[in-house]
Amino acid sequence: MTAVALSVRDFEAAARATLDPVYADFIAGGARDEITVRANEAAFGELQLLPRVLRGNAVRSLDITLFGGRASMPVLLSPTAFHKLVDPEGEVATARAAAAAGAIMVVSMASTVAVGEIAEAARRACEGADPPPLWFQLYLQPDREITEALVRRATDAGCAALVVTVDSAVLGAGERNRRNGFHDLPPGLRCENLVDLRDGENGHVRQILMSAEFTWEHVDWLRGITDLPILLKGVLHPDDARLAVRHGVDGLVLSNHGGRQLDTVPATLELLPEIAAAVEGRVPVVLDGGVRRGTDVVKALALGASAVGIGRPVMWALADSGEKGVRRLLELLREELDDTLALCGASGVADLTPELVRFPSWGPRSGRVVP
Ligand SMILES: Cc1cc2nc3c(=O)[nH]c(=O)nc-3n(C[C@H](O)[C@H](O)[C@H](O)COP(=O)(O)O)c2cc1C
Ligand SMILES: CCCCCCC(=O)C(=O)O
Repeated sequence: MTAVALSVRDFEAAARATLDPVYADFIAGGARDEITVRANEAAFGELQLLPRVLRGNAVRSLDITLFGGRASMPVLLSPTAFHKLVDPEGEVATARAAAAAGAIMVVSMASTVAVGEIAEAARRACEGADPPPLWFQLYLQPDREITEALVRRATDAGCAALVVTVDSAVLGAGERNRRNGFHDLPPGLRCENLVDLRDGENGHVRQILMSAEFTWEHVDWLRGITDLPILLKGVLHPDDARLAVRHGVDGLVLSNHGGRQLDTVPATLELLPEIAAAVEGRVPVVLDGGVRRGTDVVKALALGASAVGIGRPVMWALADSGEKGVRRLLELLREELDDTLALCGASGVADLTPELVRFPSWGPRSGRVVP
């Protein structure tokens, strides 16, 4: 366990020191040459902040409201599979930490604790107060009855939104996993949301089918079977963002799966101005990929995101010191974020506008859109 974590990176270093290298590779890794993994973080480093001063912003709030649900900070826990790989309590520990911090957690369909149990743990952690919203991530399944059953499980658990991952027509080519022979959960761990969906099915990872057969018609179908807000995760092209709005989705998660699906796609931060312009404020856009600092959060919100998500940082913190680690991680990000707001002359997320950022090397010829 790390002595005192002062940054997200401290958690990564500490987790790597103790974690089975096969699992560390699973977390850190991306698809193919991992070009997009690196691009996500690098883009935040390239963008500059240009702060305002003398704004009388001694009182600041980090609160956000999404789909009527309040959260105490604009940082969500993006869906990540298999938390019990790195901590015996798995997603229960993560959910308690998220609830204590007032942060939205997106439960992965491939969680190693059932979504109902995760929701219960979050409620208990809040001791009678309202927990922050819990969302559920879904991979559409070729068998619609299985998809429906998963939606029912999430709804019964009290999830407030569905995040449908649409960037996974096939499973991303993680060469680290291939080299390490990591293809399945170890004995004793299961994808608990998949247990007993059909006679004799017991939550094997292979039950989750990635398929290239899905079309916008499946989104329409899903829209018809649930009243929950639907967000699409993994839309990168502005034309698809416009289509998503036309098909009645309630939000987008601008994500390249942390560089784990199609390699060489642009950094999500780089795409944000185009996606924000495409949806014209009609639905919220949550960005994930490479967010490691409070300054990163401010940059994304300044360019039009309503919130950001973090993936790997949560896994590192959980691996390092379980619930306590994830609590500390969220505290750190909250402190960094508040500090950045103070230094930028902002009192809340509404003050984060494009005038706060500059693109030094992203000239017109680079193809990057400057708002
Ligand atoms: C270990 C791990 C597991 C993941 N599992 C899922 C998943 O089950 N479903 C999903 O939609 N995305 C999954 N993702 C992608 C994340 O939701 C998120 O898009 C990505 O991690 C964000 O990038 P970051 O790790 O740089 O913060 C996973 C990512 C990691 C690192
Ligand atoms: C069939 C594998 C399902 C788990 C997928 C987890 C995931 O999305 C990742 O990026 O890892």
